[in-house]
Amino acid sequence: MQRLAPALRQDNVPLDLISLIKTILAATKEISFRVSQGHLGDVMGSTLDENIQGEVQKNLDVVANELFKDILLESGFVKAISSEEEDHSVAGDAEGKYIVSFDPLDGSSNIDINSLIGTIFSIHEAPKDIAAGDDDMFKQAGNKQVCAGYVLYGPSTMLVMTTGSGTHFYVLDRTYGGFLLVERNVQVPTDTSEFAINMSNQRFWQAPMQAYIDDLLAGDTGPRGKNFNMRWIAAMVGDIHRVLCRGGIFTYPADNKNPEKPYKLRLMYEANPMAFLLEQAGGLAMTSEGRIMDIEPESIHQRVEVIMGSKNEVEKCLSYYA
Ligand SMILES: O=P(O)(O)OC[C@H]1O[C@](O)(COP(=O)(O)O)[C@@H](O)[C@@H]1O
Ligand SMILES: [Mg+2]
Ligand SMILES: [Mg+2]
Repeated sequence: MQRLAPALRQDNVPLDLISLIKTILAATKEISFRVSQGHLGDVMGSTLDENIQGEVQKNLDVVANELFKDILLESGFVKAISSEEEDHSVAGDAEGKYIVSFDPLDGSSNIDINSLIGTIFSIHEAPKDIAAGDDDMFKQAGNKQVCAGYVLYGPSTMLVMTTGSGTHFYVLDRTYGGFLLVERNVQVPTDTSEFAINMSNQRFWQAPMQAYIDDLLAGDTGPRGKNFNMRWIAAMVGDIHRVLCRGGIFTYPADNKNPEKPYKLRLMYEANPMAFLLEQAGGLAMTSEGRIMDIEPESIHQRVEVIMGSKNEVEKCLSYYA
């Protein structure tokens, strides 16, 4: 099995980007170790603090964020970082060629139940004309990402990553200490009979999503003429990983549960990197109004509607909004 760096060189990834990716992965190996230690790793439970999103921070959210922040800012490759757990972007090396947005720990509610969690990251080139530490540096559309990926801390620790030449799967080999390529050019099946949505929000969705899900639930007695299965891991990394492995539609639609917060997922470090991975694997990643990666961001913690996964099913869902 091929090691990570030669696999990236084969895709003509620049050497300094390979070095940055290896830096990111060094932090994820440490997180993976701590996660595997569970209660022994001093990462269970909650802090007394809230992040800028008004969510209570778990101990592991904070530990993972500090690990990432320190290793990236000290690397010399990074002009600034932006994290779910930081109010604003944080300046790194003025000469750094890249900027990194990340969700240090996705699926926080799964930490204390020993269930699926992960880290999501997105890399852009650093604009030369904006000073490090200015959030404006991050206001770049997802279609300008040079790399996106996630590390899933599951029964095995997996890296799923794209640099624009397909989406590839890697597994952390603990005996060698690095990631090995296990599947090149993953393809999301075009059709599916599986959907992922938080059904408890059903009464808060807009009419088109209500109608679409009603038709899925009607199964072979309804207009779709076939039965659908539902899965919800409550961690986007886990749900998107399943979609990449065997297809499906994953959606976090607009809802009016809290009129000030119509969307749940964050554009810069959740929706955009997953969109890049899915599109590189032949899937679609949309809002009800257009392509996620074409959105020009207005702020670093911006939230967005998400409808992504198997191409034909995403298109079917969008037809209800037409
Ligand atoms: O099940 P819920 O509470 O609707 O939300 C689940 C969603 O929230 C998230 O966990 C948000 O991520 P964080 O854990 O990084 O805050 C997504 O990964 C997931 O899809
Ligand atoms: Mg998240
Ligand atoms: Mg998080």
